[in-house]
Amino acid sequence: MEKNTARETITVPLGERAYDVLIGDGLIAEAGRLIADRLKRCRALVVTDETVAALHLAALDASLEAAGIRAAHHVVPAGEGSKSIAGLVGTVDAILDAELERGDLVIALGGGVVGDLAGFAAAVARRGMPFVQVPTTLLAQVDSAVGGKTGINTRHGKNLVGAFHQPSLVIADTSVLDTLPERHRRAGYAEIVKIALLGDADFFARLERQGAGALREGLPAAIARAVAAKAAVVTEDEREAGRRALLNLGHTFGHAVERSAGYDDRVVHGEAVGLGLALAFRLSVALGLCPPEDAARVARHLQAVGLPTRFADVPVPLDATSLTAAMAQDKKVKDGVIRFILVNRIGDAFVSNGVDPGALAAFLAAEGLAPS
Ligand SMILES: NC(=O)c1ccc[n+]([C@@H]2O[C@H](COP(=O)([O-])OP(=O)(O)OC[C@H]3O[C@@H](n4cnc5c(N)ncnc54)[C@H](O)[C@@H]3O)[C@@H](O)[C@H]2O)c1
Ligand SMILES: O=C(O)C(=O)C[C@@H](O)[C@H](O)[C@H](O)COP(=O)(O)O
Ligand SMILES: [Zn+2]
Repeated sequence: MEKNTARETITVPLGERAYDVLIGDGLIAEAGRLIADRLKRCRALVVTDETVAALHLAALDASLEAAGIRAAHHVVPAGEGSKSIAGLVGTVDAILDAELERGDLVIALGGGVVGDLAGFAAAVARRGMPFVQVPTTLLAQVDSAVGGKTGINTRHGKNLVGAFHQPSLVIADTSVLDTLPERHRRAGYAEIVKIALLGDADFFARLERQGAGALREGLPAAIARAVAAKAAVVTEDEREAGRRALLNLGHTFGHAVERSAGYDDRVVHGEAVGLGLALAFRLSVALGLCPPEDAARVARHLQAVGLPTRFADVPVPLDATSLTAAMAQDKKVKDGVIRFILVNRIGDAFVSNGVDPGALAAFLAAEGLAPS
């Protein structure tokens, strides 16, 4: 990624739960001091995964130690499988084994999986402990580390058990993205495209002009813009009573595809979201809501950066019956009706009250999915 000498601070102004998101190159080396100065804590448990531990844990440890913070570690296997009941029990046990008190810190060093898991463990251990997000994937830096959604998956669906628990501080060191595999860079980029598509047509037009370059040269500016946009939505509607549901654009389809894959790595979250974005736009076209040119622009840009846009692009056998059953577990379902986030145009999304089941079945058939 292009080196970024600038530092950004974006505040999420949630009253007594307000916190800063610090973005910039090299911040992990300063994490200990930042945490000690701002949060005045001296004991912590760092939760991370095996891949991130090998790459970035030593730097965080050194910085915590230099600031006088004593830290134990809990290292989970990399991948979505760790966001499970067993993963939660293991993480809560690690907090208690480390004899952390309620005022001590949980630090999540990793991608969205580690952040969601460690954040949920922090929300429930000793009925709620402070936690710090140190996101190491693009997806976590632009999306999951901000906003306080924490949780795990169950066999019924994605994120079905969880809590809203805001971090006390987010430290996004953009230099750690240098070690991130291309596949996960693309996956994280899908959430940047999402935030642009749901409410900022100019932002999407800018990404579109950059084409595949948006994943590299354009990234530092896009990270800060995406975080600021998400922070604004979360500030307005912390617990998803209304507008925050727009952040679910592409996710009703996306989560159902991840569920159908059994949360294995044939499809990762950001890829499922990329596919879901293309589908949400085409569904909106099929319902007569959105101009077809907008759906075509979205699909073209997603393809340009290597994200899936058709069911056939993901190596998971899918059928309309099980996909619809998985979508019926979505947390936005109300009175038994699946509520999609739909669009009037690029930059103008809304929460639908429901899509007629016949129209949905016809759409899935047109997209190549037959009933089982
Ligand atoms: N809470 C929220 O608001 C929110 C928002 C979006 C997504 N999510 C959740 O986030 C999860 C996906 O997050 P993700 O895409 O970060 O996946 P992830 O946490 O599984 O990380 C992806 C892979 O990258 C590796 N990795 C992480 N940082 C690295 C680095 N710097 N260098 C090299 N490898 C690195 C990890 O070990 C893992 O193998 C999903 O569970 C999704 O549901 C939550
Ligand atoms: O922060 C939010 O709100 C989001 O919806 C962000 C999504 O990108 C993220 O994948 C989130 O975990 C989905 O939440 P869920 O409530 O649909 O499980
Ligand atoms: Zn997401």
